Amino acid sequence: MPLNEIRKKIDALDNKLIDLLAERAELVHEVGVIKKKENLQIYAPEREASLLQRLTDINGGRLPDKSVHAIYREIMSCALALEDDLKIAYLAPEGTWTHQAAIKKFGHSVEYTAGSNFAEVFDMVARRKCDYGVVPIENSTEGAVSHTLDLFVDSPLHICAQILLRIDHCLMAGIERKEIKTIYSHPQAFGQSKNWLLREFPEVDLVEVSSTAKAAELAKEFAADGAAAIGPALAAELNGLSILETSIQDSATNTTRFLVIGEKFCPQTGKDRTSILFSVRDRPGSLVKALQSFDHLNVNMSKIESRPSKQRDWEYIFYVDLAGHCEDELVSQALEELDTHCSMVKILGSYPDISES
Ligand SMILES: O=C(O)C(=O)C[C@]1(C(=O)O)C=C[C@@H](O)C=C1
Repeated sequence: MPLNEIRKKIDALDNKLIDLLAERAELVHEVGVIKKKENLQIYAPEREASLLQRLTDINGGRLPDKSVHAIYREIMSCALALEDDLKIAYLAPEGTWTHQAAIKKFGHSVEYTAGSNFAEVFDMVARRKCDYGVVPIENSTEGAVSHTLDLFVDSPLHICAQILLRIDHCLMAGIERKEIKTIYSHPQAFGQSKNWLLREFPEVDLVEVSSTAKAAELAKEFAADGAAAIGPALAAELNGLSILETSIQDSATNTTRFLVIGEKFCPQTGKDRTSILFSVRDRPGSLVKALQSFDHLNVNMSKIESRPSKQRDWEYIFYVDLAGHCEDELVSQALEELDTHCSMVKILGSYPDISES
Protein backbone atom coordinates (compact mmCIF):
# COMPACT_ATOMS: atom_id res chain seq x y z
CA MET A 1 0.00 0.00 0.00
CA PRO A 2 1.39 3.49 -0.81
CA LEU A 3 2.50 5.68 2.12
CA ASN A 4 -0.29 8.26 1.76
CA GLU A 5 -2.91 5.46 1.74
CA ILE A 6 -1.48 3.99 4.94
CA ARG A 7 -1.46 7.46 6.54
CA LYS A 8 -5.11 7.98 5.59
CA LYS A 9 -5.95 4.71 7.36
CA ILE A 10 -3.94 5.84 10.43
CA ASP A 11 -5.85 9.17 10.44
CA ALA A 12 -9.17 7.32 10.33
CA LEU A 13 -8.10 5.10 13.22
CA ASP A 14 -6.89 8.10 15.25
CA ASN A 15 -10.32 9.73 14.76
CA LYS A 16 -11.92 6.60 16.16
CA LEU A 17 -9.43 6.50 19.05
CA ILE A 18 -10.23 10.11 19.98
CA ASP A 19 -13.97 9.34 19.93
CA LEU A 20 -13.40 6.25 22.06
CA LEU A 21 -11.25 8.19 24.52
CA ALA A 22 -13.94 10.85 24.79
CA GLU A 23 -16.52 8.11 25.46
CA ARG A 24 -14.19 6.63 28.12
CA ALA A 25 -13.75 10.08 29.70
CA GLU A 26 -17.55 10.40 30.07
CA LEU A 27 -17.66 7.10 31.97
CA VAL A 28 -14.65 8.09 34.08
CA HIS A 29 -16.44 11.32 34.97
CA GLU A 30 -19.44 9.27 36.18
CA VAL A 31 -17.07 7.09 38.27
CA GLY A 32 -15.64 10.27 39.80
CA VAL A 33 -19.10 11.58 40.74
CA ILE A 34 -19.98 8.26 42.46
CA LYS A 35 -16.63 8.15 44.29
CA LYS A 36 -17.05 11.69 45.63
CA LYS A 37 -20.64 11.00 46.73
CA GLU A 38 -19.63 7.79 48.50
CA ASN A 39 -16.36 9.23 49.85
CA LEU A 40 -14.28 6.59 48.01
CA GLN A 41 -10.62 6.96 47.03
CA ILE A 42 -10.12 8.46 43.55
CA TYR A 43 -6.91 6.51 42.98
CA ALA A 44 -7.80 2.81 42.80
CA PRO A 45 -4.55 0.77 42.60
CA GLU A 46 -6.47 -2.54 42.81
CA ARG A 47 -8.56 -1.57 39.73
CA GLU A 48 -5.44 -0.37 37.87
CA ALA A 49 -3.66 -3.66 38.63
CA SER A 50 -6.58 -5.77 37.33
CA LEU A 51 -7.05 -3.50 34.29
CA LEU A 52 -3.35 -3.76 33.33
CA GLN A 53 -3.40 -7.53 33.88
CA ARG A 54 -6.48 -7.87 31.64
CA LEU A 55 -4.75 -5.82 28.91
CA THR A 56 -1.72 -8.14 29.11
CA ASP A 57 -4.04 -11.15 28.80
CA ILE A 58 -5.86 -9.85 25.72
CA ASN A 59 -2.91 -8.16 23.98
CA GLY A 60 -2.17 -10.18 20.86
CA GLY A 61 -0.94 -7.37 18.59
CA ARG A 62 2.46 -6.05 17.59
CA LEU A 63 2.76 -3.68 20.58
CA PRO A 64 4.68 -5.20 23.53
CA ASP A 65 2.83 -5.28 26.90
CA LYS A 66 5.24 -2.62 28.18
CA SER A 67 4.05 -0.16 25.49
CA VAL A 68 0.37 -0.97 26.11
CA HIS A 69 0.93 -0.36 29.84
CA ALA A 70 2.70 2.96 29.15
CA ILE A 71 -0.22 4.14 26.98
CA TYR A 72 -2.75 3.13 29.63
CA ARG A 73 -0.66 4.73 32.38
CA GLU A 74 -1.27 8.05 30.64
CA ILE A 75 -4.94 7.30 29.91
CA MET A 76 -5.49 6.55 33.61
CA SER A 77 -3.46 9.66 34.55
CA CYS A 78 -5.94 11.74 32.50
CA ALA A 79 -8.77 9.91 34.30
CA LEU A 80 -7.30 10.73 37.72
CA ALA A 81 -6.97 14.41 36.77
CA LEU A 82 -10.52 14.41 35.41
CA GLU A 83 -12.05 12.82 38.50
CA ASP A 84 -10.23 15.16 40.90
CA ASP A 85 -7.21 17.51 40.96
CA LEU A 86 -4.99 14.78 42.32
CA LYS A 87 -1.76 16.12 43.93
CA ILE A 88 1.27 13.90 44.45
CA ALA A 89 4.18 14.78 46.78
CA TYR A 90 7.76 13.77 45.88
CA LEU A 91 11.30 14.62 47.01
CA ALA A 92 12.61 17.92 45.60
CA PRO A 93 14.05 19.10 43.32
CA GLU A 94 12.53 18.11 39.97
CA GLY A 95 14.17 15.08 38.37
CA THR A 96 14.91 13.00 41.51
CA TRP A 97 14.41 9.25 41.24
CA THR A 98 11.42 9.70 43.56
CA HIS A 99 9.94 12.21 41.09
CA GLN A 100 10.47 9.74 38.24
CA ALA A 101 8.92 6.89 40.27
CA ALA A 102 5.89 9.11 40.96
CA ILE A 103 5.47 9.85 37.24
CA LYS A 104 5.83 6.15 36.45
CA LYS A 105 2.85 5.44 38.73
CA PHE A 106 0.64 8.50 38.20
CA GLY A 107 1.56 9.71 34.67
CA HIS A 108 1.87 13.24 33.34
CA SER A 109 -1.66 14.61 33.81
CA VAL A 110 -1.80 14.86 37.62
CA GLU A 111 -0.20 17.65 39.68
CA TYR A 112 3.11 17.16 41.49
CA THR A 113 4.39 19.04 44.55
CA ALA A 114 7.97 18.78 45.82
CA GLY A 115 8.87 18.35 49.51
CA SER A 116 12.37 19.28 50.66
CA ASN A 117 12.84 15.95 52.51
CA PHE A 118 10.93 12.71 53.11
CA ALA A 119 9.51 13.96 56.44
CA GLU A 120 7.93 16.83 54.52
CA VAL A 121 6.50 14.42 51.92
CA PHE A 122 4.81 12.46 54.76
CA ASP A 123 3.64 15.73 56.34
CA MET A 124 2.14 17.15 53.12
CA VAL A 125 -0.01 14.01 52.75
CA ALA A 126 -0.95 13.82 56.46
CA ARG A 127 -2.05 17.48 56.37
CA ARG A 128 -4.00 16.83 53.14
CA LYS A 129 -1.99 19.34 51.13
CA CYS A 130 -1.34 16.40 48.80
CA ASP A 131 -3.45 13.28 48.16
CA TYR A 132 -0.55 10.84 47.95
CA GLY A 133 3.21 10.82 48.47
CA VAL A 134 5.99 8.72 46.96
CA VAL A 135 8.96 7.60 49.10
CA PRO A 136 11.78 5.06 48.54
CA ILE A 137 11.82 2.06 50.88
CA GLU A 138 14.66 -0.20 49.66
CA ASN A 139 17.23 -0.68 46.94
CA SER A 140 18.29 -4.03 45.50
CA THR A 141 22.00 -3.35 46.19
CA GLU A 142 22.06 -0.88 49.09
CA GLY A 143 19.16 -2.29 51.14
CA ALA A 144 16.69 -0.40 53.32
CA VAL A 145 16.14 3.35 53.26
CA SER A 146 16.13 3.61 57.06
CA HIS A 147 14.89 7.19 57.16
CA THR A 148 11.64 6.15 55.44
CA LEU A 149 11.25 3.15 57.77
CA ASP A 150 11.58 5.47 60.80
CA LEU A 151 8.97 7.90 59.44
CA PHE A 152 6.30 5.17 59.39
CA VAL A 153 6.51 4.66 63.18
CA ASP A 154 4.56 7.80 64.11
CA SER A 155 2.73 8.39 60.84
CA PRO A 156 -1.04 7.88 60.51
CA LEU A 157 -0.56 7.20 56.76
CA HIS A 158 -0.87 3.87 54.98
CA ILE A 159 0.90 2.24 52.06
CA CYS A 160 -1.48 1.81 49.12
CA ALA A 161 0.83 0.86 46.22
CA GLN A 162 4.44 0.07 45.32
CA ILE A 163 6.59 1.11 42.36
CA LEU A 164 9.69 -0.70 41.12
CA LEU A 165 12.09 1.51 39.21
CA ARG A 166 15.30 0.44 37.46
CA ILE A 167 18.03 2.86 38.61
CA ASP A 168 20.71 3.76 36.08
CA HIS A 169 23.14 6.33 37.46
CA CYS A 170 25.23 8.68 35.29
CA LEU A 171 28.32 10.74 35.98
CA MET A 172 27.45 14.30 34.93
CA ALA A 173 29.31 17.60 34.87
CA GLY A 174 29.70 20.92 33.12
CA ILE A 175 33.47 20.29 32.94
CA GLU A 176 35.76 17.63 31.53
CA ARG A 177 36.35 14.35 33.34
CA LYS A 178 40.00 15.17 34.12
CA GLU A 179 38.98 18.44 35.83
CA ILE A 180 36.73 16.75 38.43
CA LYS A 181 37.79 17.36 42.05
CA THR A 182 34.48 16.81 43.92
CA ILE A 183 31.51 14.54 43.22
CA TYR A 184 28.12 15.30 44.79
CA SER A 185 25.37 12.72 45.27
CA HIS A 186 22.87 11.11 47.63
CA PRO A 187 24.42 8.49 50.00
CA GLN A 188 22.31 5.71 48.37
CA ALA A 189 23.70 6.59 44.91
CA PHE A 190 27.28 6.61 46.24
CA GLY A 191 26.61 3.19 47.83
CA GLN A 192 25.17 1.82 44.58
CA SER A 193 28.24 2.99 42.60
CA LYS A 194 30.90 2.21 45.25
CA ASN A 195 33.15 -0.11 43.20
CA TRP A 196 33.06 2.10 40.13
CA LEU A 197 34.00 5.17 42.22
CA LEU A 198 36.90 3.36 43.91
CA ARG A 199 38.18 2.25 40.50
CA GLU A 200 37.65 5.48 38.53
CA PHE A 201 37.91 8.28 41.12
CA PRO A 202 39.86 7.00 44.15
CA GLU A 203 41.26 10.48 44.94
CA VAL A 204 38.18 12.64 44.47
CA ASP A 205 36.13 14.16 47.39
CA LEU A 206 32.66 12.62 47.68
CA VAL A 207 30.08 15.00 49.17
CA GLU A 208 26.69 13.64 50.33
CA VAL A 209 23.64 15.80 49.66
CA SER A 210 19.85 15.40 50.11
CA SER A 211 19.09 14.11 46.59
CA THR A 212 20.73 13.22 43.28
CA ALA A 213 18.87 16.07 41.55
CA LYS A 214 20.23 18.51 44.18
CA ALA A 215 23.70 17.08 43.42
CA ALA A 216 23.20 17.94 39.73
CA GLU A 217 22.26 21.53 40.68
CA LEU A 218 25.46 21.81 42.77
CA ALA A 219 27.57 20.34 39.94
CA LYS A 220 26.27 23.13 37.74
CA GLU A 221 26.74 25.86 40.37
CA PHE A 222 30.29 24.82 41.33
CA ALA A 223 31.55 23.67 37.92
CA ALA A 224 34.41 26.17 38.10
CA ASP A 225 35.57 24.50 41.35
CA GLY A 226 35.71 21.05 39.72
CA ALA A 227 32.23 19.78 40.71
CA ALA A 228 30.44 16.78 39.17
CA ALA A 229 27.43 14.70 40.24
CA ILE A 230 26.07 11.16 40.18
CA GLY A 231 22.37 10.78 39.42
CA PRO A 232 19.67 10.32 36.79
CA ALA A 233 20.13 11.39 33.16
CA LEU A 234 17.04 13.57 33.59
CA ALA A 235 18.82 15.66 36.25
CA ALA A 236 21.72 16.24 33.79
CA GLU A 237 19.24 17.35 31.14
CA LEU A 238 17.35 19.68 33.52
CA ASN A 239 20.63 21.34 34.57
CA GLY A 240 22.29 21.51 31.16
CA LEU A 241 25.12 19.16 32.22
CA SER A 242 26.95 16.68 29.98
CA ILE A 243 26.71 12.99 30.71
CA LEU A 244 30.31 11.79 31.02
CA GLU A 245 29.44 8.13 31.67
CA THR A 246 26.20 6.13 31.83
CA SER A 247 25.18 3.10 33.89
CA ILE A 248 27.93 3.42 36.51
CA GLN A 249 26.06 1.55 39.29
CA ASP A 250 27.75 -1.66 40.42
CA SER A 251 24.74 -3.87 39.67
CA ALA A 252 23.28 -3.82 36.16
CA THR A 253 19.84 -4.68 37.58
CA ASN A 254 19.95 -1.99 40.31
CA THR A 255 16.30 -1.40 41.27
CA THR A 256 14.63 0.73 43.94
CA ARG A 257 11.25 -0.09 45.46
CA PHE A 258 9.15 3.00 46.20
CA LEU A 259 5.89 3.18 48.15
CA VAL A 260 2.79 5.27 47.54
CA ILE A 261 1.54 6.61 50.88
CA GLY A 262 -2.00 7.85 51.43
CA GLU A 263 -4.84 7.79 53.91
CA LYS A 264 -6.45 4.46 53.08
CA PHE A 265 -5.60 0.83 52.44
CA CYS A 266 -5.97 -0.75 49.02
CA PRO A 267 -8.64 -3.50 48.68
CA GLN A 268 -7.65 -7.14 47.92
CA THR A 269 -6.48 -8.03 44.39
CA GLY A 270 -5.57 -11.71 44.86
CA LYS A 271 -1.81 -10.95 44.57
CA ASP A 272 -0.98 -8.58 47.40
CA ARG A 273 1.77 -7.70 49.81
CA THR A 274 1.32 -6.48 53.40
CA SER A 275 3.82 -4.35 55.32
CA ILE A 276 3.72 -4.27 59.11
CA LEU A 277 5.89 -3.08 61.96
CA PHE A 278 6.02 -4.51 65.48
CA SER A 279 8.02 -4.54 68.68
CA VAL A 280 8.26 -7.60 70.90
CA ARG A 281 7.98 -7.91 74.69
CA ASP A 282 11.36 -8.08 76.45
CA ARG A 283 11.10 -11.83 77.26
CA PRO A 284 13.20 -14.81 76.19
CA GLY A 285 12.08 -16.22 72.85
CA SER A 286 9.52 -13.50 72.10
CA LEU A 287 11.00 -12.57 68.69
CA VAL A 288 11.17 -16.25 67.65
CA LYS A 289 7.55 -16.78 68.77
CA ALA A 290 6.44 -13.64 66.94
CA LEU A 291 7.99 -14.83 63.68
CA GLN A 292 6.60 -18.34 64.14
CA SER A 293 3.09 -16.83 63.83
CA PHE A 294 3.73 -16.55 60.08
CA ASP A 295 5.29 -19.98 59.76
CA HIS A 296 2.37 -21.68 61.59
CA LEU A 297 -0.09 -20.29 59.08
CA ASN A 298 2.16 -20.74 56.05
CA VAL A 299 2.32 -16.98 55.37
CA ASN A 300 5.46 -16.12 53.41
CA MET A 301 7.64 -13.43 54.99
CA SER A 302 9.66 -11.74 52.24
CA LYS A 303 11.56 -9.09 54.19
CA ILE A 304 12.60 -8.16 57.71
CA GLU A 305 14.44 -5.05 58.91
CA SER A 306 15.10 -3.85 62.42
CA ARG A 307 15.50 -0.26 63.60
CA PRO A 308 16.28 1.17 67.04
CA SER A 309 12.97 2.07 68.75
CA LYS A 310 14.34 5.51 69.78
CA GLN A 311 12.29 5.13 73.02
CA ARG A 312 14.74 2.97 74.97
CA ASP A 313 18.33 1.93 74.19
CA TRP A 314 18.70 -1.56 72.63
CA GLU A 315 14.99 -1.88 71.99
CA TYR A 316 13.97 -2.50 68.37
CA ILE A 317 11.11 -2.11 65.96
CA PHE A 318 10.83 -4.80 63.26
CA TYR A 319 9.54 -4.14 59.75
CA VAL A 320 8.17 -7.17 57.96
CA ASP A 321 6.65 -7.71 54.51
CA LEU A 322 4.23 -10.60 54.05
CA ALA A 323 2.71 -12.24 50.98
CA GLY A 324 -1.05 -11.64 50.95
CA HIS A 325 -3.57 -9.01 52.04
CA CYS A 326 -4.30 -8.28 55.72
CA GLU A 327 -7.94 -9.22 55.04
CA ASP A 328 -6.95 -12.65 53.66
CA GLU A 329 -8.02 -15.36 56.13
CA LEU A 330 -4.52 -16.77 56.86
CA VAL A 331 -2.75 -13.39 57.02
CA SER A 332 -5.39 -12.01 59.36
CA GLN A 333 -5.05 -15.08 61.66
CA ALA A 334 -1.23 -14.76 61.59
CA LEU A 335 -1.50 -11.09 62.57
CA GLU A 336 -3.82 -11.99 65.48
CA GLU A 337 -1.31 -14.58 66.69
CA LEU A 338 1.55 -12.09 66.26
CA ASP A 339 -0.31 -9.60 68.44
CA THR A 340 -0.19 -11.97 71.42
CA HIS A 341 3.65 -11.87 71.40
CA CYS A 342 4.12 -8.15 70.79
CA SER A 343 3.95 -4.91 72.74
CA MET A 344 2.93 -3.12 69.50
CA VAL A 345 1.76 -4.18 66.03
CA LYS A 346 0.97 -1.66 63.29
CA ILE A 347 -0.32 -2.65 59.84
CA LEU A 348 1.21 -0.15 57.42
CA GLY A 349 -0.81 -1.32 54.45
CA SER A 350 -1.74 -4.02 51.94
CA TYR A 351 -1.20 -3.29 48.24
CA PRO A 352 -0.85 -5.01 44.83
CA ASP A 353 2.41 -7.01 44.64
CA ILE A 354 3.55 -5.93 41.18
CA SER A 355 6.91 -7.36 40.13
CA GLU A 356 7.90 -5.58 36.90
CA SER A 357 10.34 -2.64 37.07
O1 LIG B 1 -12.28 2.58 37.90
C1 LIG B 1 -11.97 3.56 38.60
O2 LIG B 1 -12.08 3.53 39.84
C2 LIG B 1 -11.49 4.80 37.96
O3 LIG B 1 -11.34 5.79 38.66
C3 LIG B 1 -11.07 4.79 36.52
C4 LIG B 1 -9.59 4.53 36.34
C5 LIG B 1 -9.39 4.29 34.80
O4 LIG B 1 -9.01 5.21 34.12
O5 LIG B 1 -9.64 3.16 34.37
C6 LIG B 1 -8.82 5.72 36.75
C7 LIG B 1 -8.13 5.79 37.94
C8 LIG B 1 -8.14 4.72 38.91
O6 LIG B 1 -6.97 4.68 39.67
C9 LIG B 1 -8.48 3.43 38.31
C10 LIG B 1 -9.15 3.34 37.11
